[in-house]
Amino acid sequence: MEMLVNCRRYLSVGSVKKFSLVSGYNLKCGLEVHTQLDTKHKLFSFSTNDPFGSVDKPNQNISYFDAALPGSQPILNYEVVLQALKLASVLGCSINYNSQFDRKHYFYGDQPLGYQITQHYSPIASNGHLRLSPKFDGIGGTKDKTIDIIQLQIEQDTGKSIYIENEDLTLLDFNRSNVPLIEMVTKPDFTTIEQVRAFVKKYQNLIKILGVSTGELETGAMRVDVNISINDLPRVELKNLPNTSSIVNAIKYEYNRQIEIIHNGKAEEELSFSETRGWNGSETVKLRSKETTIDYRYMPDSELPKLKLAEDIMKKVKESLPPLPDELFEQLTHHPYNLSLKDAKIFVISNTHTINYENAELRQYYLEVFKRYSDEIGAKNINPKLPNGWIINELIGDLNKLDLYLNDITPSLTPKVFAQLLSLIHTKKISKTSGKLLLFHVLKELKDRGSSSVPININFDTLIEEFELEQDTIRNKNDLVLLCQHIIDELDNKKMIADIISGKKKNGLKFLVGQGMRSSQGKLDPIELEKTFKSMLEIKW
Ligand SMILES: Nc1ncnc2c1ncn2[C@@H]1O[C@H](COP(=O)(O)OP(=O)(O)OP(=O)(O)O)[C@@H](O)[C@H]1O
Ligand SMILES: [Mg+2]
Ligand SMILES: [Mg+2]
Repeated sequence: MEMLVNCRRYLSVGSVKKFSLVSGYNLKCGLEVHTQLDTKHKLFSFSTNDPFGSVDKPNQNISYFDAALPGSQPILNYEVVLQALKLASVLGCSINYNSQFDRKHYFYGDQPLGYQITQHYSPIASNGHLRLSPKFDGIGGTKDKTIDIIQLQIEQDTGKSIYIENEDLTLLDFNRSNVPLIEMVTKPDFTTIEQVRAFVKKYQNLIKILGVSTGELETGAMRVDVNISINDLPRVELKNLPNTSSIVNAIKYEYNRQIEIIHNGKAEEELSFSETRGWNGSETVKLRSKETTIDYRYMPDSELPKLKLAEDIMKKVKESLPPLPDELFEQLTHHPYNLSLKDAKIFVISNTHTINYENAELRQYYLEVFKRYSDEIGAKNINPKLPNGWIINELIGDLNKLDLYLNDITPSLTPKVFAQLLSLIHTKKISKTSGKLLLFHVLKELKDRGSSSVPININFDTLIEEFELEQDTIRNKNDLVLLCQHIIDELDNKKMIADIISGKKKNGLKFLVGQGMRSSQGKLDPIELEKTFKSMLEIKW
Protein backbone atom coordinates (compact mmCIF):
# COMPACT_ATOMS: atom_id res chain seq x y z
CA MET A 1 0.00 0.00 0.00
CA GLU A 2 2.76 2.39 0.99
CA MET A 3 4.39 1.70 -2.36
CA LEU A 4 1.26 2.76 -4.19
CA VAL A 5 0.82 5.91 -2.18
CA ASN A 6 4.43 6.86 -2.75
CA CYS A 7 4.15 6.07 -6.37
CA ARG A 8 1.15 8.34 -6.76
CA ARG A 9 3.13 11.05 -5.04
CA TYR A 10 5.83 10.60 -7.62
CA LEU A 11 3.39 10.50 -10.52
CA SER A 12 1.73 13.71 -9.47
CA VAL A 13 5.07 15.47 -9.14
CA GLY A 14 5.97 15.06 -12.78
CA SER A 15 8.98 17.36 -12.82
CA VAL A 16 12.49 16.01 -12.18
CA LYS A 17 13.27 19.12 -10.13
CA LYS A 18 11.12 18.00 -7.19
CA PHE A 19 12.78 14.64 -7.01
CA SER A 20 12.86 12.16 -4.19
CA LEU A 21 13.54 8.45 -4.01
CA VAL A 22 10.40 6.39 -3.65
CA SER A 23 10.37 3.67 -1.01
CA GLY A 24 10.06 0.22 -2.51
CA TYR A 25 11.99 1.31 -5.62
CA ASN A 26 15.63 0.92 -4.76
CA LEU A 27 18.03 2.89 -6.89
CA LYS A 28 21.31 1.24 -7.81
CA CYS A 29 23.98 2.99 -9.88
CA GLY A 30 27.46 2.14 -11.09
CA LEU A 31 29.78 4.48 -12.98
CA GLU A 32 32.20 4.11 -15.85
CA VAL A 33 34.41 7.18 -16.09
CA HIS A 34 36.74 7.87 -19.00
CA THR A 35 39.45 10.43 -18.37
CA GLN A 36 41.78 11.86 -20.99
CA LEU A 37 45.28 12.05 -19.60
CA ASP A 38 47.33 15.23 -19.92
CA THR A 39 50.48 13.66 -21.29
CA LYS A 40 52.79 15.34 -23.75
CA HIS A 41 52.39 12.64 -26.38
CA LYS A 42 49.60 10.28 -27.31
CA LEU A 43 49.25 6.75 -25.96
CA PHE A 44 51.00 4.77 -28.70
CA SER A 45 52.63 7.43 -30.88
CA PHE A 46 54.76 10.55 -30.61
CA SER A 47 52.12 12.96 -31.86
CA THR A 48 51.14 15.86 -29.64
CA ASN A 49 48.35 15.12 -27.20
CA ASP A 50 46.19 18.25 -27.22
CA PRO A 51 42.67 17.31 -28.35
CA PHE A 52 40.99 20.38 -26.90
CA GLY A 53 43.62 22.91 -27.96
CA SER A 54 43.44 21.68 -31.53
CA VAL A 55 39.65 21.59 -31.86
CA ASP A 56 39.63 24.17 -34.64
CA LYS A 57 42.66 22.67 -36.42
CA PRO A 58 41.42 19.24 -37.49
CA ASN A 59 43.93 16.51 -38.25
CA GLN A 60 46.86 18.53 -37.05
CA ASN A 61 48.17 16.19 -34.37
CA ILE A 62 48.27 12.86 -36.16
CA SER A 63 50.92 10.31 -36.90
CA TYR A 64 50.79 7.37 -39.31
CA PHE A 65 49.80 5.13 -36.42
CA ASP A 66 46.94 7.43 -35.28
CA ALA A 67 45.61 7.30 -38.83
CA ALA A 68 46.14 3.50 -38.87
CA LEU A 69 48.34 3.42 -41.96
CA PRO A 70 49.32 -0.19 -42.71
CA GLY A 71 52.72 -1.12 -41.32
CA SER A 72 52.69 1.42 -38.49
CA GLN A 73 53.04 -0.03 -35.01
CA PRO A 74 52.19 1.11 -31.47
CA ILE A 75 54.87 2.22 -29.00
CA LEU A 76 53.69 2.62 -25.41
CA ASN A 77 54.06 6.03 -23.79
CA TYR A 78 55.34 5.42 -20.25
CA GLU A 79 54.07 8.78 -18.99
CA VAL A 80 50.59 7.29 -19.32
CA VAL A 81 51.57 4.33 -17.16
CA LEU A 82 52.96 6.63 -14.49
CA GLN A 83 49.77 8.70 -14.39
CA ALA A 84 47.62 5.58 -14.24
CA LEU A 85 49.67 4.30 -11.31
CA LYS A 86 49.29 7.58 -9.44
CA LEU A 87 45.55 7.40 -9.79
CA ALA A 88 45.51 3.70 -8.89
CA SER A 89 47.55 4.46 -5.81
CA VAL A 90 45.24 7.15 -4.41
CA LEU A 91 42.25 4.90 -5.10
CA GLY A 92 43.87 2.14 -3.05
CA CYS A 93 43.89 -0.33 -5.97
CA SER A 94 45.86 -3.55 -6.25
CA ILE A 95 48.47 -3.03 -8.92
CA ASN A 96 48.86 -5.55 -11.70
CA TYR A 97 52.60 -5.94 -12.33
CA ASN A 98 51.90 -7.85 -15.56
CA SER A 99 49.06 -6.14 -17.36
CA GLN A 100 48.40 -6.44 -21.06
CA PHE A 101 46.69 -4.71 -23.94
CA ASP A 102 43.78 -6.16 -25.90
CA ARG A 103 41.98 -5.27 -29.09
CA LYS A 104 38.28 -4.43 -28.91
CA HIS A 105 36.98 -4.75 -32.46
CA TYR A 106 34.36 -2.61 -34.08
CA PHE A 107 34.33 -0.65 -37.26
CA TYR A 108 33.56 3.01 -37.26
CA GLY A 109 34.91 5.87 -39.37
CA ASP A 110 36.63 7.54 -36.45
CA GLN A 111 38.30 4.27 -35.44
CA PRO A 112 40.41 3.46 -38.53
CA LEU A 113 42.36 0.58 -36.97
CA GLY A 114 39.13 -1.36 -36.84
CA TYR A 115 39.72 -1.94 -33.14
CA GLN A 116 40.42 0.06 -30.00
CA ILE A 117 43.43 -0.90 -27.91
CA THR A 118 42.27 -1.33 -24.33
CA GLN A 119 42.90 -3.56 -21.32
CA HIS A 120 40.14 -6.10 -21.13
CA TYR A 121 41.57 -9.31 -19.74
CA SER A 122 44.28 -7.97 -17.49
CA PRO A 123 43.92 -4.28 -16.55
CA ILE A 124 46.64 -2.29 -14.82
CA ALA A 125 44.80 -1.95 -11.50
CA SER A 126 41.76 -3.35 -9.72
CA ASN A 127 39.91 -3.55 -6.38
CA GLY A 128 40.14 0.01 -5.21
CA HIS A 129 37.74 2.28 -3.39
CA LEU A 130 36.86 5.89 -2.77
CA ARG A 131 35.31 6.93 0.53
CA LEU A 132 32.68 9.66 0.65
CA SER A 133 31.98 11.45 3.90
CA PRO A 134 29.01 13.58 4.99
CA LYS A 135 31.49 16.13 6.37
CA PHE A 136 33.58 16.81 3.28
CA ASP A 137 31.47 15.46 0.42
CA GLY A 138 27.95 16.51 1.44
CA ILE A 139 26.38 13.07 0.97
CA GLY A 140 23.85 13.60 3.77
CA GLY A 141 23.30 11.26 6.71
CA THR A 142 25.95 10.62 9.32
CA LYS A 143 27.85 7.66 7.92
CA ASP A 144 30.69 7.48 5.42
CA LYS A 145 29.92 5.64 2.19
CA THR A 146 32.57 3.60 0.44
CA ILE A 147 32.33 3.07 -3.30
CA ASP A 148 34.30 0.08 -4.53
CA ILE A 149 36.25 0.37 -7.73
CA ILE A 150 36.36 -2.71 -9.91
CA GLN A 151 39.22 -1.70 -12.16
CA LEU A 152 41.29 0.92 -13.91
CA GLN A 153 42.30 0.29 -17.48
CA ILE A 154 44.42 2.18 -19.99
CA GLU A 155 42.89 2.61 -23.43
CA GLN A 156 42.87 4.78 -26.56
CA ASP A 157 40.40 7.49 -27.34
CA THR A 158 38.80 7.46 -30.79
CA GLY A 159 38.84 10.17 -33.44
CA LYS A 160 35.88 12.49 -33.84
CA SER A 161 33.07 12.29 -36.38
CA ILE A 162 31.55 15.60 -37.36
CA TYR A 163 28.17 15.16 -39.02
CA ILE A 164 27.22 17.84 -41.52
CA GLU A 165 23.48 18.10 -41.48
CA ASN A 166 21.53 18.09 -44.75
CA GLU A 167 24.67 17.31 -46.73
CA ASP A 168 24.89 13.60 -46.09
CA LEU A 169 28.49 14.18 -45.11
CA THR A 170 30.63 13.12 -42.17
CA LEU A 171 33.99 14.76 -41.52
CA LEU A 172 36.67 12.96 -39.56
CA ASP A 173 39.14 14.60 -37.18
CA PHE A 174 41.89 12.36 -35.79
CA ASN A 175 43.41 14.83 -33.32
CA ARG A 176 41.73 12.85 -30.55
CA SER A 177 42.57 9.47 -32.02
CA ASN A 178 44.97 7.54 -29.76
CA VAL A 179 44.76 10.10 -26.94
CA PRO A 180 45.36 8.20 -23.68
CA LEU A 181 42.34 7.41 -21.53
CA ILE A 182 41.85 5.76 -18.18
CA GLU A 183 38.58 3.95 -17.83
CA MET A 184 37.59 3.56 -14.20
CA VAL A 185 34.69 1.24 -13.40
CA THR A 186 32.92 1.24 -10.05
CA LYS A 187 30.77 -1.46 -8.52
CA PRO A 188 27.06 -0.63 -8.53
CA ASP A 189 27.38 0.73 -4.99
CA PHE A 190 25.56 4.05 -5.32
CA THR A 191 22.13 4.20 -3.73
CA THR A 192 21.44 7.95 -3.91
CA ILE A 193 22.02 10.71 -6.43
CA GLU A 194 23.98 12.73 -3.84
CA GLN A 195 26.50 9.90 -3.68
CA VAL A 196 26.92 9.94 -7.47
CA ARG A 197 27.32 13.71 -7.53
CA ALA A 198 29.81 13.62 -4.65
CA PHE A 199 31.83 10.81 -6.22
CA VAL A 200 32.10 12.58 -9.58
CA LYS A 201 33.25 15.79 -7.86
CA LYS A 202 35.73 13.96 -5.67
CA TYR A 203 37.18 11.88 -8.49
CA GLN A 204 37.44 15.00 -10.62
CA ASN A 205 39.32 16.84 -7.85
CA LEU A 206 41.70 13.94 -7.36
CA ILE A 207 42.48 13.88 -11.04
CA LYS A 208 43.16 17.60 -11.07
CA ILE A 209 45.30 17.52 -7.95
CA LEU A 210 47.36 14.64 -9.29
CA GLY A 211 47.84 16.72 -12.43
CA VAL A 212 46.80 13.83 -14.66
CA SER A 213 43.94 15.64 -16.42
CA THR A 214 41.92 18.85 -16.44
CA GLY A 215 38.99 16.61 -15.46
CA GLU A 216 36.60 18.90 -17.33
CA LEU A 217 33.27 17.35 -18.24
CA GLU A 218 32.37 20.17 -20.61
CA THR A 219 35.34 19.63 -22.93
CA GLY A 220 35.03 15.86 -22.76
CA ALA A 221 38.31 15.47 -20.83
CA MET A 222 36.25 13.44 -18.37
CA ARG A 223 33.18 11.47 -19.48
CA VAL A 224 30.83 9.81 -17.05
CA ASP A 225 28.51 6.96 -18.07
CA VAL A 226 25.92 6.08 -15.46
CA ASN A 227 24.47 2.59 -15.18
CA ILE A 228 21.18 2.52 -13.36
CA SER A 229 18.73 -0.13 -12.28
CA ILE A 230 15.80 -0.43 -9.92
CA ASN A 231 15.11 -3.42 -7.71
CA ASP A 232 17.79 -5.49 -9.44
CA LEU A 233 16.22 -5.36 -12.87
CA PRO A 234 18.75 -5.26 -15.73
CA ARG A 235 20.80 -2.07 -15.89
CA VAL A 236 20.31 0.79 -18.30
CA GLU A 237 23.48 2.60 -19.36
CA LEU A 238 23.25 6.39 -19.73
CA LYS A 239 25.72 8.17 -22.00
CA ASN A 240 26.25 11.71 -23.38
CA LEU A 241 26.23 13.47 -20.02
CA PRO A 242 28.32 16.60 -20.59
CA ASN A 243 28.10 18.20 -17.13
CA THR A 244 27.11 17.49 -13.55
CA SER A 245 23.55 18.71 -13.95
CA SER A 246 23.05 16.39 -16.93
CA ILE A 247 24.31 13.49 -14.83
CA VAL A 248 21.93 14.33 -12.01
CA ASN A 249 18.93 15.10 -14.19
CA ALA A 250 19.41 12.04 -16.39
CA ILE A 251 19.40 9.79 -13.32
CA LYS A 252 16.29 11.50 -11.97
CA TYR A 253 14.52 11.16 -15.30
CA GLU A 254 15.56 7.57 -15.81
CA TYR A 255 14.61 6.58 -12.25
CA ASN A 256 11.15 8.08 -12.74
CA ARG A 257 10.81 6.48 -16.18
CA GLN A 258 11.66 3.03 -14.86
CA ILE A 259 9.30 3.40 -11.89
CA GLU A 260 6.51 4.33 -14.24
CA ILE A 261 7.20 1.23 -16.37
CA ILE A 262 7.24 -1.02 -13.29
CA HIS A 263 4.14 0.67 -11.90
CA ASN A 264 2.31 0.12 -15.19
CA GLY A 265 3.23 -3.57 -15.12
CA LYS A 266 5.43 -3.29 -18.21
CA ALA A 267 8.77 -4.24 -16.61
CA GLU A 268 8.80 -7.64 -18.33
CA GLU A 269 8.38 -6.01 -21.74
CA GLU A 270 10.58 -2.96 -21.35
CA LEU A 271 13.11 -3.56 -18.60
CA SER A 272 14.08 -7.20 -18.88
CA PHE A 273 17.18 -6.47 -20.98
CA SER A 274 20.06 -4.03 -20.72
CA GLU A 275 20.03 -1.02 -22.98
CA THR A 276 22.08 2.07 -23.65
CA ARG A 277 20.33 5.41 -23.59
CA GLY A 278 21.50 8.95 -24.31
CA TRP A 279 20.51 12.24 -22.65
CA ASN A 280 19.12 14.93 -24.94
CA GLY A 281 18.88 17.62 -22.28
CA SER A 282 15.37 16.79 -21.13
CA GLU A 283 14.87 13.04 -21.47
CA THR A 284 16.77 9.80 -21.92
CA VAL A 285 16.44 8.27 -25.38
CA LYS A 286 17.25 4.77 -26.52
CA LEU A 287 20.54 4.39 -28.41
CA ARG A 288 20.81 0.62 -28.57
CA SER A 289 19.64 -2.49 -26.81
CA LYS A 290 21.49 -5.63 -25.85
CA GLU A 291 20.36 -7.57 -28.92
CA THR A 292 22.22 -5.13 -31.14
CA THR A 293 25.32 -4.92 -28.94
CA ILE A 294 28.32 -5.72 -31.06
CA ASP A 295 30.50 -8.73 -30.38
CA TYR A 296 33.85 -7.05 -29.81
CA ARG A 297 35.97 -10.20 -30.29
CA TYR A 298 38.50 -9.17 -27.69
CA MET A 299 41.96 -10.57 -28.23
CA PRO A 300 45.43 -9.73 -26.89
CA ASP A 301 47.22 -7.15 -29.03
CA SER A 302 49.98 -9.01 -30.84
CA GLU A 303 52.11 -5.91 -31.36
CA LEU A 304 52.32 -4.83 -27.75
CA PRO A 305 54.33 -6.82 -25.22
CA LYS A 306 53.02 -7.37 -21.69
CA LEU A 307 53.41 -4.33 -19.50
CA LYS A 308 55.77 -5.52 -16.77
CA LEU A 309 56.31 -3.13 -13.87
CA ALA A 310 59.43 -2.90 -11.70
CA GLU A 311 58.92 -4.29 -8.20
CA ASP A 312 59.71 -1.04 -6.42
CA ILE A 313 57.73 1.19 -8.74
CA MET A 314 54.86 1.89 -6.32
CA LYS A 315 57.24 3.13 -3.64
CA LYS A 316 58.45 5.77 -6.08
CA VAL A 317 54.96 6.59 -7.28
CA LYS A 318 53.76 7.11 -3.70
CA GLU A 319 56.68 9.42 -2.98
CA SER A 320 55.65 11.57 -5.91
CA LEU A 321 52.06 12.07 -4.73
CA PRO A 322 50.89 15.48 -3.50
CA PRO A 323 48.87 15.77 -0.26
CA LEU A 324 45.30 14.72 -0.94
CA PRO A 325 42.16 16.82 -0.42
CA ASP A 326 40.72 14.97 2.59
CA GLU A 327 43.99 15.17 4.54
CA LEU A 328 44.20 18.87 3.75
CA PHE A 329 40.58 19.51 4.74
CA GLU A 330 41.22 17.75 8.07
CA GLN A 331 44.25 19.91 8.70
CA LEU A 332 42.80 23.24 7.59
CA THR A 333 39.40 22.98 9.28
CA HIS A 334 40.95 22.22 12.68
CA HIS A 335 43.09 24.07 15.21
CA PRO A 336 44.93 26.36 14.71
CA TYR A 337 43.59 27.27 11.26
CA ASN A 338 39.89 26.68 11.91
CA LEU A 339 38.90 27.45 8.35
CA SER A 340 35.37 26.75 7.19
CA LEU A 341 35.20 23.92 4.64
CA LYS A 342 34.25 26.49 2.00
CA ASP A 343 37.38 28.52 2.70
CA ALA A 344 39.58 25.44 3.01
CA LYS A 345 38.50 24.48 -0.50
CA ILE A 346 40.08 27.70 -1.81
CA PHE A 347 43.45 26.33 -0.72
CA VAL A 348 42.85 22.86 -2.12
CA ILE A 349 40.60 22.78 -5.15
CA SER A 350 40.83 24.89 -8.25
CA ASN A 351 37.81 26.21 -10.05
CA THR A 352 37.42 28.39 -13.09
CA HIS A 353 37.83 31.57 -11.03
CA THR A 354 41.17 30.67 -9.56
CA ILE A 355 43.29 32.09 -12.30
CA ASN A 356 45.68 34.22 -10.24
CA TYR A 357 47.26 31.39 -8.30
CA GLU A 358 47.86 27.68 -8.08
CA ASN A 359 46.03 26.22 -5.08
CA ALA A 360 49.10 24.46 -3.76
CA GLU A 361 51.17 27.66 -3.98
CA LEU A 362 48.48 29.72 -2.28
CA ARG A 363 48.20 27.10 0.46
CA GLN A 364 51.93 27.08 1.00
CA TYR A 365 51.92 30.86 1.23
CA TYR A 366 49.01 30.84 3.67
CA LEU A 367 50.60 28.23 5.95
CA GLU A 368 53.85 30.14 5.98
CA VAL A 369 52.11 33.47 6.74
CA PHE A 370 50.12 31.75 9.50
CA LYS A 371 53.27 30.40 11.06
CA ARG A 372 55.14 33.71 10.94
CA TYR A 373 52.13 35.55 12.35
CA SER A 374 51.84 33.02 15.21
CA ASP A 375 55.55 33.40 15.90
CA GLU A 376 55.25 37.17 16.12
CA ILE A 377 52.09 37.36 18.21
CA GLY A 378 52.46 34.15 20.20
CA ALA A 379 50.49 31.02 19.33
CA LYS A 380 48.08 31.54 22.22
CA ASN A 381 47.12 35.07 21.22
CA ILE A 382 46.50 34.65 17.54
CA ASN A 383 43.24 35.42 15.83
CA PRO A 384 43.00 32.88 12.98
CA LYS A 385 40.42 35.08 11.29
CA LEU A 386 43.18 37.57 10.47
CA PRO A 387 45.37 35.43 8.18
CA ASN A 388 42.30 33.66 6.84
CA GLY A 389 40.39 36.78 5.92
CA TRP A 390 43.37 38.80 4.77
CA ILE A 391 44.54 36.15 2.38
CA ILE A 392 41.20 34.85 1.15
CA ASN A 393 39.40 38.17 0.83
CA GLU A 394 41.94 40.95 0.60
CA LEU A 395 44.95 39.39 -1.08
CA ILE A 396 43.04 37.29 -3.60
CA GLY A 397 40.64 40.18 -4.24
CA ASP A 398 43.49 42.60 -4.91
CA LEU A 399 45.35 40.13 -7.14
CA ASN A 400 42.16 39.83 -9.17
CA LYS A 401 41.63 43.56 -9.35
CA LEU A 402 45.20 44.24 -10.38
CA ASP A 403 45.42 41.23 -12.66
CA LEU A 404 48.50 39.98 -10.84
CA TYR A 405 49.72 36.45 -10.20
CA LEU A 406 50.63 35.25 -6.74
CA ASN A 407 54.02 34.23 -8.10
CA ASP A 408 54.72 37.77 -9.24
CA ILE A 409 54.38 39.26 -5.80
CA THR A 410 55.69 36.67 -3.35
CA PRO A 411 59.40 37.39 -3.92
CA SER A 412 58.77 40.86 -2.43
CA LEU A 413 55.65 40.38 -0.33
CA THR A 414 57.14 37.35 1.36
CA PRO A 415 55.13 35.48 4.02
CA LYS A 416 57.29 37.23 6.61
CA VAL A 417 56.34 40.66 5.29
CA PHE A 418 52.67 39.73 5.02
CA ALA A 419 52.74 38.48 8.61
CA GLN A 420 54.14 41.86 9.67
CA LEU A 421 51.12 43.54 8.14
CA LEU A 422 48.87 41.18 10.11
CA SER A 423 50.72 41.96 13.33
CA LEU A 424 50.25 45.69 12.76
CA ILE A 425 46.51 45.11 12.40
CA HIS A 426 46.43 42.67 15.30
CA THR A 427 48.10 45.14 17.67
CA LYS A 428 45.83 47.90 16.34
CA LYS A 429 48.78 49.99 15.28
CA ILE A 430 46.85 50.55 12.09
CA SER A 431 43.15 50.15 11.35
CA LYS A 432 41.83 47.56 8.95
CA THR A 433 41.04 50.29 6.48
CA SER A 434 44.64 51.47 6.59
CA GLY A 435 45.80 47.87 6.25
CA LYS A 436 43.74 47.49 3.10
CA LEU A 437 45.16 50.72 1.70
CA LEU A 438 48.71 49.61 2.45
CA LEU A 439 48.27 46.17 0.93
CA PHE A 440 46.75 47.58 -2.23
CA HIS A 441 49.44 50.25 -2.44
CA VAL A 442 52.22 47.68 -2.15
CA LEU A 443 50.63 45.38 -4.74
CA LYS A 444 50.04 48.28 -7.12
CA GLU A 445 53.68 49.26 -6.73
CA LEU A 446 54.75 45.69 -7.57
CA LYS A 447 52.45 45.66 -10.57
CA ASP A 448 53.86 48.95 -11.88
CA ARG A 449 57.41 47.67 -11.57
CA GLY A 450 56.62 44.61 -13.67
CA SER A 451 57.05 40.99 -12.68
CA SER A 452 60.56 40.53 -14.03
CA SER A 453 62.22 43.15 -11.82
CA VAL A 454 64.23 42.29 -8.72
CA PRO A 455 62.32 41.91 -5.43
CA ILE A 456 61.79 45.11 -3.46
CA ASN A 457 62.16 45.64 0.22
CA ILE A 458 58.77 46.37 1.76
CA ASN A 459 58.84 48.20 5.05
CA PHE A 460 55.38 48.81 6.46
CA ASP A 461 56.64 50.98 9.33
CA THR A 462 58.10 53.48 6.87
CA LEU A 463 54.94 53.41 4.77
CA ILE A 464 52.76 54.01 7.85
CA GLU A 465 54.83 57.07 8.68
CA GLU A 466 54.88 58.28 5.11
CA PHE A 467 51.10 58.08 4.75
CA GLU A 468 50.40 59.03 8.39
CA LEU A 469 48.36 55.91 8.88
CA GLU A 470 49.11 55.20 12.50
CA GLN A 471 45.81 54.52 14.20
CA ASP A 472 44.69 57.37 16.43
CA THR A 473 44.99 55.92 19.86
CA ILE A 474 41.96 56.95 21.81
CA ARG A 475 43.82 58.89 24.39
CA ASN A 476 40.89 60.79 25.59
CA LYS A 477 37.51 59.12 25.55
CA ASN A 478 35.99 62.58 25.40
CA ASP A 479 37.60 63.26 22.02
CA LEU A 480 35.78 60.34 20.57
CA VAL A 481 32.49 61.36 22.19
CA LEU A 482 32.95 64.86 20.82
CA LEU A 483 33.59 63.54 17.33
CA CYS A 484 30.51 61.32 17.48
CA GLN A 485 28.38 64.19 18.77
CA HIS A 486 29.68 66.35 15.94
CA ILE A 487 28.66 63.69 13.39
CA ILE A 488 25.16 63.44 14.88
CA ASP A 489 24.79 67.24 14.87
CA GLU A 490 26.03 67.52 11.30
CA LEU A 491 23.58 64.87 10.21
CA ASP A 492 20.73 66.93 11.68
CA ASN A 493 18.16 64.20 11.10
CA LYS A 494 16.14 63.46 14.22
CA LYS A 495 13.97 60.84 12.54
CA MET A 496 16.94 58.83 11.38
CA ILE A 497 18.52 58.92 14.83
CA ALA A 498 15.21 57.86 16.40
CA ASP A 499 14.94 54.99 13.90
CA ILE A 500 18.47 53.88 14.71
CA ILE A 501 17.73 53.94 18.44
CA SER A 502 14.47 51.99 18.05
CA GLY A 503 16.21 49.44 15.84
CA LYS A 504 13.97 50.20 12.87
CA LYS A 505 16.98 51.28 10.81
CA LYS A 506 19.89 49.35 12.22
CA ASN A 507 21.93 50.08 9.11
CA GLY A 508 21.92 53.76 10.04
CA LEU A 509 24.46 52.99 12.74
CA LYS A 510 26.85 51.68 10.09
CA PHE A 511 26.36 54.96 8.28
CA LEU A 512 27.33 56.93 11.39
CA VAL A 513 30.42 54.75 11.89
CA GLY A 514 31.26 55.30 8.23
CA GLN A 515 31.13 59.06 8.77
CA GLY A 516 33.48 58.69 11.70
CA MET A 517 35.90 56.61 9.64
CA ARG A 518 35.75 59.12 6.85
CA SER A 519 36.42 62.10 9.07
CA SER A 520 39.44 60.31 10.56
CA GLN A 521 40.57 59.10 7.14
CA GLY A 522 40.16 55.52 8.20
CA LYS A 523 42.44 55.78 11.16
CA LEU A 524 39.90 55.22 13.93
CA ASP A 525 38.87 51.79 15.02
CA PRO A 526 35.32 51.22 13.69
CA ILE A 527 34.50 48.94 16.61
CA GLU A 528 35.37 51.67 19.12
CA LEU A 529 33.32 54.16 17.10
CA GLU A 530 30.32 51.87 17.08
CA LYS A 531 30.60 51.30 20.82
CA THR A 532 30.72 55.06 21.46
CA PHE A 533 27.66 55.76 19.29
CA LYS A 534 25.79 52.94 21.00
CA SER A 535 26.50 54.18 24.49
CA MET A 536 25.82 57.83 23.61
CA LEU A 537 22.48 57.06 21.99
CA GLU A 538 21.68 54.41 24.59
CA ILE A 539 21.02 51.87 21.88
CA LYS A 540 19.74 48.65 23.41
CA TRP A 541 19.79 46.28 20.42
N1 LIG B 1 22.40 -3.94 -11.53
C1 LIG B 1 23.14 -2.89 -11.83
N2 LIG B 1 22.64 -1.64 -11.67
C2 LIG B 1 23.35 -0.57 -11.97
N3 LIG B 1 24.60 -0.63 -12.44
C3 LIG B 1 25.16 -1.84 -12.63
C4 LIG B 1 24.47 -3.01 -12.33
N4 LIG B 1 25.29 -4.06 -12.61
C5 LIG B 1 26.45 -3.53 -13.06
N5 LIG B 1 26.39 -2.19 -13.08
C6 LIG B 1 27.42 -1.23 -13.49
O1 LIG B 1 27.61 -1.33 -14.89
C7 LIG B 1 28.94 -1.00 -15.23
C8 LIG B 1 29.52 -2.06 -16.15
O2 LIG B 1 30.64 -1.54 -16.75
P1 LIG B 1 31.65 -2.39 -17.64
O3 LIG B 1 32.68 -1.47 -18.16
O4 LIG B 1 32.10 -3.54 -16.82
O5 LIG B 1 30.77 -3.03 -18.77
P2 LIG B 1 30.06 -2.50 -20.07
O6 LIG B 1 29.27 -1.28 -19.76
O7 LIG B 1 29.30 -3.63 -20.57
O8 LIG B 1 31.25 -2.21 -21.05
P3 LIG B 1 31.66 -0.97 -21.95
O9 LIG B 1 32.95 -0.50 -21.37
O10 LIG B 1 31.81 -1.51 -23.30
O11 LIG B 1 30.59 0.08 -21.83
C9 LIG B 1 29.68 -0.84 -13.92
O12 LIG B 1 29.83 0.53 -13.62
C10 LIG B 1 28.77 -1.51 -12.91
O13 LIG B 1 28.87 -0.95 -11.63
MG1 LIG C 1 29.50 0.60 -20.28
MG1 LIG D 1 33.10 0.03 -19.54
